[in-house]
Amino acid sequence: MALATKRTTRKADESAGKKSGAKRSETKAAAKKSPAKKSSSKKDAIKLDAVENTTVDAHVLDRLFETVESRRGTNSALSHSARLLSRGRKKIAQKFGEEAVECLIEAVAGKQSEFISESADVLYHLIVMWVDAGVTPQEVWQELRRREAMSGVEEKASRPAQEGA
Ligand SMILES: N=c1c2ncn([C@@H]3O[C@H](COP(=O)(O)OP(=O)(O)OP(=O)(O)O)[C@@H](O)[C@H]3O)c2ncn1[C@@H]1O[C@H](COP(=O)(O)O)[C@@H](O)[C@H]1O
Repeated sequence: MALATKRTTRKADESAGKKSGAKRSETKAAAKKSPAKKSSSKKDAIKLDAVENTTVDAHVLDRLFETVESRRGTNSALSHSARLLSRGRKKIAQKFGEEAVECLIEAVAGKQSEFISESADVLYHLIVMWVDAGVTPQEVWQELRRREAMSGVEEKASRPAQEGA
């Protein structure tokens, strides 16, 4: 699966700003005030351009999993993942549910950019649930791989008949 992630949407940009992107914005703002930081700001801009113009693939999910896992037990004030993980499974599941609902609302509304942004939120919160439950991306990829051998229609037909169905 290849995802062309040119994050051009307003919501996606805001969302990025809330996370690690916030640091990038701060760096840029500081660089504007201080000529000494101009070159690092330029480097940041080049890095950002490189990200925006690169086609990324699903390995981004493996990397996100590793990042979230590495946050477990760290300072909640510095990491949203650490904070969420420290709040326990019910809270993590609740947040996932909220994000899933927001995502389906945007899907039904047909707002493409919001749907993309909410989809990213859903994937992030799903990954937090995996980390909490000790499930690895590899296990989920393997399950998807196993299913490649059979169409959904075929799989449903192969299920034992249910009472009253
Ligand atoms: N992809 C995400 C991501 N998506 C959404 N969020 C955060 O999820 C939060 C959702 O906001 P909400 O108000 O719904 O949640 P909340 O603050 O828990 O609210 P309450 O439950 O307290 O009401 C926001 O703070 C978002 O920034 C994310 N936080 C982090 N990541 C990724 O995780 C990496 C590690 O992040 P940290 O753990 O923060 O270092 C980052 O580099 C990103 O790649």
